[in-house]
Amino acid sequence: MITLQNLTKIYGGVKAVNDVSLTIPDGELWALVGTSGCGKSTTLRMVNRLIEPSSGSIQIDGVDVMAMNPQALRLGIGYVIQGIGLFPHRTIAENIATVPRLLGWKRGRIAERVDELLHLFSLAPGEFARKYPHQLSGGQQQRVGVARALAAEPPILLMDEPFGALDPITRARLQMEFAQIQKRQKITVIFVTHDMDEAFLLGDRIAVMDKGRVLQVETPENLLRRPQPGFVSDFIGLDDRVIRLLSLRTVDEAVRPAAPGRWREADGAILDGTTGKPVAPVRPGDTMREAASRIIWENTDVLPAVDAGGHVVGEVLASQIWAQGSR
Ligand SMILES: Nc1ncnc2c1ncn2[C@@H]1O[C@H](COP(=O)(O)OP(=O)(O)OP(=O)(O)O)[C@@H](O)[C@H]1O
Repeated sequence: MITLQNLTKIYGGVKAVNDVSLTIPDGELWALVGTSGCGKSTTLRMVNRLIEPSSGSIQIDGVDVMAMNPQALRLGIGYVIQGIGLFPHRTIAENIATVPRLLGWKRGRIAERVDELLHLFSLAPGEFARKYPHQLSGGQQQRVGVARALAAEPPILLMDEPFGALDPITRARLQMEFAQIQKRQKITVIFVTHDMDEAFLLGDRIAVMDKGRVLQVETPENLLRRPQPGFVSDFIGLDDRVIRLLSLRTVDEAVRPAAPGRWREADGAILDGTTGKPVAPVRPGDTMREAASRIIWENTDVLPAVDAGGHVVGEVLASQIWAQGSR
């Protein structure tokens, strides 16, 4: 658990971070969002003492970070920044091995861990382990940056716009890969981003900051349904709120039985049993947003639902989806 208490940082008389108090439970990912200069990075960097607070305190599992040796503290906390500073003269494998080496892990264990991480981030060890950072694309380097931060299995990760510089497709893939790892390994994460979609996708909670202060901390759903009037509402952008609400849920909970013969399977395709026309079904794990998009495109009010093997298991009504997006 990370506890920030009345945390304040003053630069030249200006409060870059102003009386911030947050308690982040183990295994959760909290997104810090807000406009440029609102104090997100400064807050993050006080946690691993890259910046010293002017007042207030930070505790990790009840221990004040000011009482810890800064080097030891940082070895226990992964840190990922945009345009990650990989060591240019070290190979990818050596980069990933940095913290385990400093912690004195045995050679074999390090090699195993590097291999495991390269696989995890879809970087074939045979191809990438011996390369140098400049031989990788930006997206690949960013993956190595995340892998390096995860190498010694830190219980805490600080991430500052880690996927900011990537194209949308690479970013979406990395976000999904990272989300799975974070949940599986129950890593506690503070994640700075100015991308609201990213915050809604990854955050267990979202803290909205403005001018050094945290204005509201909420789950994505509650933030969308009950944003504070003023800055928070403006920043979230209420025009997109229905779409975002639909993105938060999958269709699985909305699947209901279909009447016999309503849908037919033929050569891997799903046909409307009445018209005989092929229709695109919803699949397990599809978001309600994806289903809504297909419903609108097909100009229909019901879609068949299939299981992972592509067999019809029921159907999803448009009205059930609309209900998720309404107040
Ligand atoms: N070393 C410093 N000296 C003086 N002022 C600073 C320093 N570092 C940050 N600031 C100021 O503190 C405020 C908060 O900066 P911070 O980098 O935390 O914002 P941010 O929300 O992370 O912004 P961005 O999204 O642009 O990175 C800004 O007004 C910034 O100019």
